[in-house]
Order: sequence, then C-alpha cells, then structure tokens
Amino acid sequence: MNVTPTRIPDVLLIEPRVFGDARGFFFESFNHRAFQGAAGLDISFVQDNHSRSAQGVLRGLHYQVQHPQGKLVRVVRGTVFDVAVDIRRGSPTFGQWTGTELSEDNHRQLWIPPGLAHGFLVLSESADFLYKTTDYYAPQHERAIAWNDPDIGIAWPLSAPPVLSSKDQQAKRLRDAEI
Ligand SMILES: Cc1cn([C@H]2C[C@H](O)[C@@H](COP(=O)(O)OP(=O)(O)O[C@H]3O[C@@H](C)C(=O)[C@@H](O)[C@H]3O)O2)c(=O)[nH]c1=O
Repeated sequence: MNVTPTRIPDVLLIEPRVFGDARGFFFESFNHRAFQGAAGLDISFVQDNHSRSAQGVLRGLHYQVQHPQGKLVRVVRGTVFDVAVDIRRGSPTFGQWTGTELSEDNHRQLWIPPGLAHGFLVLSESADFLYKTTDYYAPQHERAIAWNDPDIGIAWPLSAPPVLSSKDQQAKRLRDAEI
C-alpha cells in the first residue's frame, strides 16, 4: 500500500494494492501489520461503522471532546468528498482542512488521527461509507463544528445546499466550539 501525507501531515492518504482479474478485484482493506509499518502508528481499532447516505448529504464536522476517535475511513459504494479539520490546540496546522475524494473505484482510505474533526459530502447518487475507530462512540462527548465555518473555509464541491442532520444544522463555529 502507498501512504501519502496530506497538507495536515499526520492525516494520511492510504492507497491499497488492488489485484484485479477477470473475476473482479481483491485487496486487503485492512492489515494491522502493514498499517503499523506503513503509517508508523501503533493503533488498535475497537469499532467498525457503516453509514449510507443519499446524494447531497453532508455529515460533519464531528469530533469527541473526550475519548477522541482516530478514524480509518473508506467508501465501498459511490463517491464522497472526505474532509478532516485540525482542531488540536497548539498544532501547527490548527484550523486547516484537507479534503480527498474517496470512491468505490479509487479504493482510497484516509487515516484521521484522534483529535481532528471529520465530515464528508456525498457526490454520487448514494454512498456507503465504512470506517474503523480507535475509541468507542461517546455521545455525551460528541460535538460538531459547522461545515461552512468561514474561518475554516472548506471548498466543498457543492452544486446545491447540502442535506444536514438537525444536530449538524446547529453546529458551532470553531471559534465558539468546545475543543
Ligand atoms: C456515530 C454513531 C452513531 N450512533 C447512532 C446515534 C444516532 O441515533 C444514529 C446516527 O448518529 P449520527 O447522526 O451522529 O451519525 P453521523 O452523522 O453519521 O455521525 C458520524 O459522522 C461522521 C462524519 C463521523 O466522523 C463519525 O464519527 C460520526 O460522528 O446512530 C451509534 O449508535 N454509534 C455511533 O458510533
């Protein structure tokens, strides 16, 4: 697998080696040893999540103030624009974002370390989004930052206003958020 740092250097783009043949394809979607070696990270995952969303749905930007979750994210059906925002106080890239298209065709994964906010926009008719997390869901500690916070300035590839949960509609700007 290829591992490439993004403009937030510890957010990693992971491109697995895909073996295609007349039947279709095969790839290791997660290999603990390869992930540890390539990413240089000693990580264990405790939860796998799967969400399905329609075109134009935007989920995010989410994080947990305690029990922060590192996330290894990918798409098995459709295409999304996936975004991580650095909200770690004192980080040299605080307030910056990085975005990548993840799709069923490019098999790309993004590693988002604990402490960042995460969200995605569905570009295809629908999308199935899978991710592993390093800590458990803790709803009492979950927070959201507004997807359109002008201080962050994410260039979402939008053609219409996004579809948001009521929680995400009420999300705060980074400057007002508990981080
Ligand atoms: C995230 C999550 C939700 N749920 C439940 C709570 C709720 O009833 C329902 C839907 O939850 P949400 O609206 O929070 O789902 P969603 O908006 O998809 O939340 C997710 O968004 C992406 C961007 C992330 O990065 C994730 O960490 C997570 O925050 O699922 C769990 O039981 N376990 C979980 O781990």
